[in-house]
Amino acid sequence: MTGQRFAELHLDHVRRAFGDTVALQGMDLTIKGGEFVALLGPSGCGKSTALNCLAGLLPLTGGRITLDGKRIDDLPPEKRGFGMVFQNYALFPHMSVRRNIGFGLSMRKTAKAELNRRVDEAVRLVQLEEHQHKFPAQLSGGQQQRVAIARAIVLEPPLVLMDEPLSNLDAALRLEMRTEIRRLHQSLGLTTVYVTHDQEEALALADRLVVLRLGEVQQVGSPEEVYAHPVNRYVAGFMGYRNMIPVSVSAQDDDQATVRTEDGIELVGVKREELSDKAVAAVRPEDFTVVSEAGDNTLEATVEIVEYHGREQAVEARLKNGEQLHVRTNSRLAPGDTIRLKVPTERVLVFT
Ligand SMILES: Nc1ncnc2c1ncn2[C@@H]1O[C@H](COP(=O)(O)OP(=O)(O)OP(=O)(O)O)[C@@H](O)[C@H]1O
Repeated sequence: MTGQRFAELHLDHVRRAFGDTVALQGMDLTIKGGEFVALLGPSGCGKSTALNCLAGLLPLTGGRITLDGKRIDDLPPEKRGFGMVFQNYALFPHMSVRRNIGFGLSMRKTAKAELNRRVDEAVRLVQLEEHQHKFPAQLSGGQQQRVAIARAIVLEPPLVLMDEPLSNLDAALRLEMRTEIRRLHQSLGLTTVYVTHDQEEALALADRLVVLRLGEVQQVGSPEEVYAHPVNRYVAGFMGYRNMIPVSVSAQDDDQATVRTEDGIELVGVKREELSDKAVAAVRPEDFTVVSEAGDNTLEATVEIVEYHGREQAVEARLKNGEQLHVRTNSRLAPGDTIRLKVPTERVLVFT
């Protein structure tokens, strides 16, 4: 089973407004055949709008979408023939798993033998052999979502669109299905656009991430690029830089910035943007080390809350000026402790 491969799907300044609300502000993106692309961002950033524009469920209010050079944004959804998987599985309750999966093929008047062969294969791919004669109500959420995925891939669509497909599942199932989706993508190579607000899910699944904010693309890149080199404080915040410490800038060259916290501590960090006097130093909670001595790039804080998380503790601490810090550490700490937190220069990103 493979999708009909295309070379390039191109979104050219795709815009969608609802009255005065601009949900998508001119999105440019090229998706290559076989790629797994995740659209990532918080609620309201425009990711479902982008997906629905691709599917043909929402007309554009500007721009164009082309598939190998042919314009498709004026085609209705059925003419585009993309597979869709939503968070509510939208299965037919009165049909068995097999009939649900084969429904699209029977609508296309696929010959019986061919239909059965393809349904068998899809059932096997999503590992539902034992459940294929049951009805949706007799299945768990994860199994229902497998049916929804099988129903989309059985049509061998050129593009599979997934809108938060795992968000109704519990944490353990979500992880299991995530691996399942990755496995399916690796074995079938179906071009996939996957919408999620969960950065971990996006990092784990996608070949490329598109980070959106208020309908605008902030960064496009591989998981490694976006995780290690976020382009601005917004993307950094989304990629786990929970600490955004307000600082003033004392010096900067091409690569580094020397900054001072409101407590008067000097930090040297990686300069990610041209800076004026005021900036933020972004640090991940796990990049602090608790040390005993004052020294370079070392903040002083008071521990407020300690949560035990197995191998390490999640600590909330406060700088002298009242700024809250999030720290992850395997040092044993207790509320009220005064601690010194060292962070290496390459782990401090300085943004405007
Ligand atoms: N049918 C609509 N009518 C009016 N405004 C809409 C409509 N659909 C979306 N919007 C607005 O467009 C913006 C983007 O919405 P969209 O659903 O694409 O965001 P999202 O990132 O997918 O969020 P969520 O994860 O909550 O679904 C929001 O401000 C939303 O309120």
